[in-house]
Amino acid sequence: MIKLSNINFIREQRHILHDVNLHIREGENWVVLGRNGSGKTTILEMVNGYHFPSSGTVEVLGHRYGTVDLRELRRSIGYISQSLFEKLNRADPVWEVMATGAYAYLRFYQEIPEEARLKALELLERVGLSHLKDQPLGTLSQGERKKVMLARSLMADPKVLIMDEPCSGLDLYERERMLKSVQELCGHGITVLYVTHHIEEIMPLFTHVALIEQGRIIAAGPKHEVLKPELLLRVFDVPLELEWFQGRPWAKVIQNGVEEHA
Ligand SMILES: Nc1ncnc2c1ncn2[C@@H]1O[C@H](COP(=O)(O)OP(=O)(O)OP(=O)(O)O)[C@@H](O)[C@H]1O
Repeated sequence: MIKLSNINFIREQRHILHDVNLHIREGENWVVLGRNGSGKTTILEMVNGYHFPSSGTVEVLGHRYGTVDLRELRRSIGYISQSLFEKLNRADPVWEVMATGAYAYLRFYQEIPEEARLKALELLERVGLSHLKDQPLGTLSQGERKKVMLARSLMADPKVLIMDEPCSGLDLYERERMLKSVQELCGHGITVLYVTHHIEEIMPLFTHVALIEQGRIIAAGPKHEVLKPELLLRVFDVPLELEWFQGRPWAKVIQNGVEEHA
C-alpha cells in the first residue's frame, strides 16, 4: 500500500530524513512514533506527495511518485492535519464542510449534490455529531473539529488514511472520544498511517509501529516487538516501563532514571 525506500530528505543544508525505509502492506495500520521535530510530518507529507525526497522512492497504492498524476491518486488518500483545517471556511455549516470532502474541494461554488449531503449527514451521525450539522465550522470545540475532520476524510472512501497528531490539544475525555471514533471508523478496508508522540494513543486498531529518532527509523514492525523500553528510551530519552492495558500500551516514567539521565 505504501512503500518508502531509501529516502533521504535534505532542505536548507539540513539532513531531515536519513535512509528511511517503511513498507506498509494491506491490512496493516501503522503508527509513526517520535519526538517533536524528529521528521514525522515530513514523512506524511512525502506519502501525500507534498514533498519529494532528495533521494529514494515513494510508492503509494502501487504507483511510484514521479510517474503518476498525484491529483488523481490523492483522491484515494485521506489526510487529516491542522493545516487542512485552516484552509476550510469557518463560516460554512458543518454538513457543507463535510460534503466538500467527497470531492476534495475546500468549498462548494455550485449546488451540493444530494448524495454528498446524505453521506455527510450519515458520517456525522457515526461520529455522534448530527446535532451540530448546521452550526458554522468555526464555532465548534477542538474535539468536535477533530471529529468532523475525521468524518470528512472518509467522505471520499479513501484506501489510505493519514493522520497527523489528530488528538493534539484535546483533553482526556475528548481524546478518548476521538480515539474511539478512529478505532470504530478506520481499518475496514482503509490502511491507516498515524503520527503521534503519545504512546497511549496506540489503539488496538494499530498493528505496527515505526520509531523515529532525528530523521532515522530506529525500529519498525509489529507493535509488540517494537514497543520495548530500551527502544523507547532511545526515542524519548526518558527511561520508561511499559504496561499493556485493554490492548493499549501505557508508559510509566521511571523518575530516578530521569534524574540520573538529566
Ligand atoms: N522545508 C524545510 N526546510 C528546513 N527544515 C525543515 C523543512 N521542513 C521541515 N524541516 C525541519 O525538519 C525537522 C522535522 O520536522 P517535522 O515537522 O517533520 O517533525 P515532526 O516530527 O512532525 O515534529 P512535531 O511532532 O513537532 O510536529 C524539523 O526540525 C523542521 O524544522
